[in-house]
Amino acid sequence: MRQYNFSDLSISDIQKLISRNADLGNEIREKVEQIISEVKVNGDAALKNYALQFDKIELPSLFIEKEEINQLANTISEEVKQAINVAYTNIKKFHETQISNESKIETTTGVTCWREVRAIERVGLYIPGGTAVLPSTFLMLGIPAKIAGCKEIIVCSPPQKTGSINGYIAYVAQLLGIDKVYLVGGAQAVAAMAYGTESIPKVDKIFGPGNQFVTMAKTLVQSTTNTAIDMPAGPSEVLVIADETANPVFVAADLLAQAEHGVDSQAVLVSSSASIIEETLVELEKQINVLPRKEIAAKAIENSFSVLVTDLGQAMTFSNEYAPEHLILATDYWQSITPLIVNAGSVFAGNLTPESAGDYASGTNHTLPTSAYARSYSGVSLDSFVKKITFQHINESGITNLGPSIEVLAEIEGLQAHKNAVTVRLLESKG
Ligand SMILES: NC(=O)c1ccc[n+]([C@@H]2O[C@H](COP(=O)([O-])OP(=O)(O)OC[C@H]3O[C@@H](n4cnc5c(N)ncnc54)[C@H](O)[C@@H]3O)[C@@H](O)[C@H]2O)c1
Ligand SMILES: N[C@H](CO)Cc1c[nH]c[nH+]1
Ligand SMILES: [Zn+2]
Repeated sequence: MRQYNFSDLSISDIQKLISRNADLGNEIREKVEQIISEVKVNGDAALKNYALQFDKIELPSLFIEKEEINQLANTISEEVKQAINVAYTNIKKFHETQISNESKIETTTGVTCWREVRAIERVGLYIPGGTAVLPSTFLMLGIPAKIAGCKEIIVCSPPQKTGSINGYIAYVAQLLGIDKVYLVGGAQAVAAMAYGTESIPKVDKIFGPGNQFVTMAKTLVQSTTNTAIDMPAGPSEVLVIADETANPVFVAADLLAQAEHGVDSQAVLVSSSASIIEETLVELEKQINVLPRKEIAAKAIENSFSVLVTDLGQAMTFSNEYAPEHLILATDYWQSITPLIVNAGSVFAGNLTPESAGDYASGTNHTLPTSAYARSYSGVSLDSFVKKITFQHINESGITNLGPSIEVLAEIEGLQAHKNAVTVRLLESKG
C-alpha cells in the first residue's frame, strides 16, 4: 500500500489517485467490441464458444429450468437457507419503503399534473460468477425487480465447473420465483441481453456488477442499442476515513473485505492519525495471510494507498474527490461529518458498522457505482426498475387560464403549429 501525506499532494497527484486504474481501458474495449460483434452475428453458437474459451466448459444447453433449479436448491444446508432468508427479508423491507407515492398537483387553475409508475417490462440481471459466485447480488437485483413488477426477468450468470449454477444461486432463484437461469457470463452475456440470441431475449435494461469486461460491455451496448444499463458497477472499492477513535483491526478487516473481490479492487485509507495508519498496515499483513484469497487481496492492496490528513474535514475533502463506491466512517464522531458527504455510493457510519453488512444482509443495495461514478449515479434501488410517466389533464378553465402564455411562448420560438394547437381550443371554448 502506497502512503501519501495530503499536504504534499499536488492537484495532479490527487487527479492521478482518483483515476484508479483507468489506463486499462483501450485494450479491454477492443476485446469487448470483438465479443459483442461475434454474439450479434453468431448468437447462441458464439455464447457456447465463449463458455468453452473463458469458462472452460462445454455447454449442451445455455440455460437451466425449474426442475433442475429446485433440485440444486435442495442441496444446500438449512443454515445457509436461513441466512439467505434473513438477507431476503431485510433487503425486501428496505426496498419496499421506496415504493413511491406522489400526489397530483394543480399547477394553476384547471391544469393538473401527476406521475404514474410503470415497471420496466423486460430486465436482464447479471450475476457475477467468475472468481466468486455472488448469490447476494442475485438478491440485490431480483428483489427490487420483483417488487417493481417487471414482467420478464432474464438472469445470466457464468457456468460453473459443474456445467450449471451452484445451489445458492438456485435457492435464490427459487425464493424469487425465477424459473430459468442462463449459463452465460462476461461481456458475451451483456451482448446477448442487449441484442437477443436464439435462446436469450433482448431486454430493455441490463443490471448488475461485474469485472472490467462486463462493465465495458454494458457501457458499449448502452451507446449502440436501445437497451439501458443501471450504471457502471465495476471492480469493488472502499475508502475508510479513520480517526484516533478507530480500531485498526476493524479498519484492516474492512479494507481486505473489498480487496479480496479482485486484483483490480481498491482499498483506500484516509486518516488523521499517523499511528492508526501504521497499526492498520501491520494488521493488514497479519490478516491477509490467513485469507484463502490472499493472492488476490495482496495484489489489490498493492494497488491501493493511504493518505494522512490533518482532520476529518480534510479527510472528507479527499473522499468527495475520490467519490468511493463504499465510504466507511471509522470514527465515533461520524455524525459530525455526514453533512459534509457529497459523493459516495453507500455510507457505513461508526466503528461497529462493517461494509459487509451492506454487501449481504442489512437491507441496502450493494450494486453501486464505482470508478468515481458516485459523483453522478446512485446505487440500484426500486427506482432503477421503473419509469415514472408524467400525465396532465387540462379542463376548460385551465386552457383559458394557461393558453395565452403558451401562445406567446410558441410565438417567440417561431413554432406556429404549437401556438395553433392552443388557439383552436381557445376559439372552441369561447364558442
Ligand atoms: N460495484 C458493485 O456493485 C459490485 C458488486 C459485486 C461485485 N463487484 C465486482 O464484480 C466483479 C466480479 O468479477 P468476476 O471476474 O469474479 O466475475 P464476472 O462474472 O464479472 O466475470 C466472469 C466472466 O468474465 C469473462 N472473462 C474472464 N476472463 C476473461 C478474458 N480474459 N477475456 C474476456 N472475458 C473474460 C468470462 O466470461 C467469465 O465468465 C469483481 O470485480 C467485483 O469487485 C462489483
Ligand atoms: N462488495 C461488493 C460490491 O462492490 C458486493 C458483494 C457481494 N458479495 C460480497 N460483496
Ligand atoms: Zn463485497
